[in-house]
Amino acid sequence: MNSNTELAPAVRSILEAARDRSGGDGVVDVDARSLPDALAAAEADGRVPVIAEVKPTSPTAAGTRADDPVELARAMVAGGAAAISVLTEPTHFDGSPAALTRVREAVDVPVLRKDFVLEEDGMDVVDADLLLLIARFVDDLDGLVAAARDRGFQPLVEVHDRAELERAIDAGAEIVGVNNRDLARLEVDLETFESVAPEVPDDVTLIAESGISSPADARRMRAAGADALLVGSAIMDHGAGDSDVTENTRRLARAESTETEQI
Ligand SMILES: O=C(O)c1ccccc1NCC(=O)[C@H](O)[C@H](O)COP(=O)(O)O
Repeated sequence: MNSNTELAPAVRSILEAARDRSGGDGVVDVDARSLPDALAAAEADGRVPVIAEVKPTSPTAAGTRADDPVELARAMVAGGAAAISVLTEPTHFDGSPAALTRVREAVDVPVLRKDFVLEEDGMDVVDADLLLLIARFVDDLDGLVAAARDRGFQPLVEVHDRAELERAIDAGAEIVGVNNRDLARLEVDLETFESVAPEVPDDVTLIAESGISSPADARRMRAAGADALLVGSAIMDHGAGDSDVTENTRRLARAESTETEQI
């Protein structure tokens, strides 16, 4: 793992909290819903494959949305989300494993557990279809990818640059997310995805993460090779409080539709 001193204070605090949290009691065994199948179904239906994120708040959010996670997830699926991501990190994102369990029972699309899993026992907290592993934060990426698969999870390996992508591919990652958010300064730059995507092998499912806020951004990421878009803030619209999550999802899922206003 890279030195913590290169990270934003909020991210250092997130990692300290993650180290303090205990793992699960047993070893989970998941019968996962396929993400590639869900993305293909969205494509076949003319939708941009969007993984919509239930993200109550974050260190960079404009506010907090305390809506019921199940209602949010249902609203996202109604707006055309191909899959759902649920933040389970409690201290900086107001998430919980219990919220993920409720969401997964309520929707029939794949559900990603979005958290800061640093060790194998951190996987055994809750069932999910996909599990996020952030390349920057783990030393034994190969071991964690294998451990996630052993439990039935589809590991989504997050990278931020070409060196991390190489580690992800060497570890056998089949689903890779390129995070446009720089965890050193918490700034978002969509060029990050554009610079890493050409190096990603064709047989890898490639996800553009963070900072996608408009249909134009969605088209830009798709033109650069994204098979799917992971979107939290633009859908949750934290500052607005009661903004329409279904409509926010729909405008991104319809970004490539000919009927969509080209904004
Ligand atoms: O979102 C944050 O403020 C954040 C801060 C520190 C570490 C991670 C953070 N976000 C995690 C994510 O990866 C995003 O929730 C996800 O990619 C969606 O991003 P966005 O659409 O920009 O909300």
